[in-house]
Amino acid sequence: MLGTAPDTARETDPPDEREPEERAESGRPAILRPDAWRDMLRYLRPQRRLILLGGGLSLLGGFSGLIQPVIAKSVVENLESRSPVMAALIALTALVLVSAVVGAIGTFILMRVSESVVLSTRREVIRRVLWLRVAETDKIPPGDLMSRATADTTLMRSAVTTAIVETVNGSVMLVAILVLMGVMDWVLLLTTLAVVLLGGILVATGLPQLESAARRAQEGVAELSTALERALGTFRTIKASGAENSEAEIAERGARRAWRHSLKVARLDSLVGAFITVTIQVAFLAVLGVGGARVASGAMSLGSLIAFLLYLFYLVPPLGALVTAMIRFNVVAAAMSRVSELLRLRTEPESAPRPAPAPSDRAPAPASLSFHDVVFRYPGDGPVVHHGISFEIPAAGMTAFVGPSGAGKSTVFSLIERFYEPQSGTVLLDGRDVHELDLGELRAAIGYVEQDAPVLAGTIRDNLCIGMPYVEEDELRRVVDQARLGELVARLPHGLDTEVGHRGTKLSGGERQRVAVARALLRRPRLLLLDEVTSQLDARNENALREVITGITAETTVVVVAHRLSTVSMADRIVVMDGGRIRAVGTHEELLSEDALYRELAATQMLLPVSELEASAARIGDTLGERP
Ligand SMILES: Nc1ncnc2c1ncn2[C@@H]1O[C@H](COP(=O)(O)OP(=O)(O)OP(=O)(O)O)[C@@H](O)[C@H]1O
Repeated sequence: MLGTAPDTARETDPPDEREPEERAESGRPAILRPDAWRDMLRYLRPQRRLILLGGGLSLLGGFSGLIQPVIAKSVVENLESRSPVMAALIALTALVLVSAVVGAIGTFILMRVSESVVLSTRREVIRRVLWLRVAETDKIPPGDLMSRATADTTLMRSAVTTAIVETVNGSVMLVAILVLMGVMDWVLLLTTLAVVLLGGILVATGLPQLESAARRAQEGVAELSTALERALGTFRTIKASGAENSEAEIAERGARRAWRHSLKVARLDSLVGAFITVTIQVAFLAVLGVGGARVASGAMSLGSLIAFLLYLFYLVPPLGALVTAMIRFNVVAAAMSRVSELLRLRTEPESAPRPAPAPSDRAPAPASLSFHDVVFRYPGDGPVVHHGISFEIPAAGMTAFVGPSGAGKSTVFSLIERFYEPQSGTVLLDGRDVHELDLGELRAAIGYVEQDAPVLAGTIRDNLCIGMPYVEEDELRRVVDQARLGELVARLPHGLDTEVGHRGTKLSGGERQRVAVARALLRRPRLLLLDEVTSQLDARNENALREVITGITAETTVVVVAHRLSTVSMADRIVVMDGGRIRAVGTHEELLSEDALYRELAATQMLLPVSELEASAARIGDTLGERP
């Protein structure tokens, strides 16, 4: 029985409601924006201990390197005063080794953390994507979702190593070197600072452009994967229509867009690199000029000038790291904003895996269903699909929905399954509003075969047991027989364990439909929704499936959307829909005599029973025969 559990959907409240595009282009580089840091820290917080350890070790490696010029200075001074230098040289060698080893361990730990951040983000993304509300999947195309889950999360790898740790390490090292330089000679320090600050300001102005270029490049990658997903999803149609060129053009547009913007990133990147080199060279010349004069005047020793110049070149790595970190931070911020955008999509509450029914289980009681004044339109600015529809379907028996294409028949099923929410009105299962029912239990009570009867890659067994890992063989045999799959399974080389190919391409359309029906029957549903499941069956299999449907109407309420009269006419009641309204409800005979649209549908869609078709053929023959 269905439990009542208020559906508290997992909502992800965005920390910043503005569109990421808008955030990225608010003018300030990401490294100066609190929202970008908040996003970044959210992903990094779980790894904080390892980040501290790895960052600390890298810093230690850097600091031990910093002492080297001090020892170099004493080596020079000892050489000048002809004192022994062996001890200083040994200390220098030891320091070089220690700083290299400690630095390498720190780097490895940070890389490990980066991979962990990518893994945990991907896991979060996977859980989000699979629990997305159906309505949300209309907002971002699947290819784009895939690109965010793969390419964008890959970019986030550099969040830890370059963006965060290098910012912190670079800043600490920079300050330490500047302090040491100040201790050596504050006049030279001021000279250096003046040049470096000027360079820094110029670099910072280019960063916002870099972030927006990085984001656009990622959007280009997403465009490419969306186009490929679209083409591969309809591969045979593309081939049959000779549309390879036009589809390639669409995919290439994305690739070119990614290339164009990545080039912009590369351009800015290399400009910044060259700029740092020039800045340090200018600082070197300035320090050499001012320092040379100070050595000549006796204000400082030659050893101090050499040590100062060494420190000046020591500035290059932390400065480079800081600038690279700023650049990476901007690229990562762009990727993170795309991933966060995905994580902000609304999801359904997670439900527990469904237990598989056993052969000994008693058949569940069939469910009743009713709609009351349901008004529905799909999200977006499309027209109203259901204009206040109401109908009652008692428990057990078979009900068929018929009507012209686009009348809103399949949408009825989507509302029962709660893929979408109606704007007003109620959908009741066993007299209870479906919105008050636990979503997992609601769906467990329903067997649903959607219009295209999708079959997934894998074996027939995988397809039947989707979502139910432990199914008894007897149960499988039962549904295989019921869905008239026995002959097919016997014919296949590996029986139920035969691979069916991507989207079941190794099966015929009718076989796919029967696999989908068997999958729904395996769940022993209380309500079975079949959307045009007999459309691709030959007469023999359709008859057989009709027998199955008739056979289960005692234990399951069966609702079908159908166009074939052979299926429709055996229903206990038929609901005729037109333009989002219920036009008439009745049996086949009642509707044939009372409803003009039903009569027309039956005639124009060749839904007339064979006897009537023969009669009309005879009438047409007579008419033609009467012509002169
Ligand atoms: N995801 C969607 N977003 C926006 N509009 C949609 C969506 N799905 C269907 N529609 C529109 O809703 C209307 C009803 O669609 P529905 O699939 O329910 O019709 P139907 O009666 O089942 O048609 P058919 O017999 O051709 O399958 C159509 O006009 C369709 O274009």
